[in-house]
Amino acid sequence: MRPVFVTSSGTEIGKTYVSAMLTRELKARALKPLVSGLDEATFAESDPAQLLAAMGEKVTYENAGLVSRWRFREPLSPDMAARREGREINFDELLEECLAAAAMPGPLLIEGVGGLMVPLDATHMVLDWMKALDAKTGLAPVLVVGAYLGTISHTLTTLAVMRAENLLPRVIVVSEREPGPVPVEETAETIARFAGGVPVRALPRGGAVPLAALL
Ligand SMILES: Nc1ncnc2c1ncn2[C@@H]1O[C@H](COP(=O)(O)OP(=O)(O)OP(=O)(O)O)[C@@H](O)[C@H]1O
Ligand SMILES: C[C@H](N)[C@H](N)CCCCCC(=O)O
Ligand SMILES: [Mg+2]
Repeated sequence: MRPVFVTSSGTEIGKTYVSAMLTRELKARALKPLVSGLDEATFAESDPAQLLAAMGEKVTYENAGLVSRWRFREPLSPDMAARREGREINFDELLEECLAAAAMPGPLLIEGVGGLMVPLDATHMVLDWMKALDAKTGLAPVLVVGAYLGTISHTLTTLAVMRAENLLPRVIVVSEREPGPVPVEETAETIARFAGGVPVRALPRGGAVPLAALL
């Protein structure tokens, strides 16, 4: 099975929520190689914590490295967060880490960082990371978007870039972070009308939706 790569139209949208749900459904290993905004005090709510829990691993700060090899304190774009610690993300090492994980048996899920075009270093973005992995192992991209006013254009813009870069998502998941005036089902239906055949699924707040058959 191709590694699943979960990306988004932005940050704090629902990638981890969907990644944890999918990790459980696929009984997959989950990686979130790059995480920023991580500190011990709020670790329980962090991405590595949620993915450790989804894998049935002990949720401890010491175990964060099982999921996230590059961990940064500042809640910033990873290139900026790294710079604040006098570090930088080595793109080749990031690829090696993902390819080594993809070579192991069983399904693998990788969560990106922020949205599709978040910078990782001086020249690479999440998009380049996905393209490089897709060229080596093939990817099953999953695009997670929000259910807020503005999400339709954000989604279709992100989809246009993924289509142009031959990274068409297997599914677009419209994740309802909190109840609001924007109807999640109708939003998903509207996005589907303009998605050129890409399946779209509404994910209500606190809900779950099966995705394995679409990957
Ligand atoms: N469908 C949903 N139901 C309930 N809570 C949700 C849903 N989607 C997102 N959330 C919540 O919204 C918040 C942001 O979601 P999440 O952490 O998954 O975003 P993210 O895209 O992974 O962010 P980052 O870019 O920092 O990795 C979290 O508290 C998450 O639990
Ligand atoms: C800290 C946050 N939750 C993410 N981990 C990083 C999001 C980077 C977003 C960069 C940007 O698109 O402006
Ligand atoms: Mg996340």
